[in-house]
Amino acid sequence: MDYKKYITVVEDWPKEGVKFKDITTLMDNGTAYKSAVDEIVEYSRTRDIDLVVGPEARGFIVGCPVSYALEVGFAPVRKEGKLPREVIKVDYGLEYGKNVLTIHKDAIKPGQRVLITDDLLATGGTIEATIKLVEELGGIVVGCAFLIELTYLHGREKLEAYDVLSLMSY
Ligand SMILES: O=P(O)(O)OC[C@H]1O[C@H](OP(=O)(O)OP(=O)(O)O)[C@H](O)[C@@H]1O
Ligand SMILES: Nc1ncnc2[nH]cnc12
Repeated sequence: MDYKKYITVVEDWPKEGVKFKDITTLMDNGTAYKSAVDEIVEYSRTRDIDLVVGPEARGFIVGCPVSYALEVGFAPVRKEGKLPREVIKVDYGLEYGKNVLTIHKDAIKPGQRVLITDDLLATGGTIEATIKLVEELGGIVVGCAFLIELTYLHGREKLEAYDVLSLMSY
């Protein structure tokens, strides 16, 4: 499917110079959203996944339906101050800012095979931070799946050691 026709590119948002890729117009379309999720599910089926992990907030939009289809759990990675129990944390940089990500200490059992999902790979800061959290808890990252990859920001260079799927490139 040509998913790009469902993405709205918003110029200069949230900051001047950023071409924001708005996925809400893909999610609005049931056929396109399902097809995109199904592609990630198919990719995942061959990888013997125990758990899906996704960063707040748009990583949930991709990861939760994938975990439901695979009948495995979903563990949220959230911005600081949102998870109620003991967490580990990591600082990271974004195309348009800085932040801290956290995960519950007991979210992953050592040796679990983890698929990480997000809507978009830009600089790779978010995915790199998420991988660090998963690996610190003993998880094995067996794949990273995105709807969109911004190749001009070179995030994939941070993922050379990992298997990566993206459905669209800009
Ligand atoms: O590769 P990077 O440069 O890290 O950028 C990609 C990340 O940026 C966006 O999240 P954002 O932090 O804006 O949060 P949101 O999902 O809560 O909107 C996007 O959903 C990815 O998680
Ligand atoms: N250009 C962009 N569009 C949408 N989400 C993003 N996250 C980081 N960069 C982004």
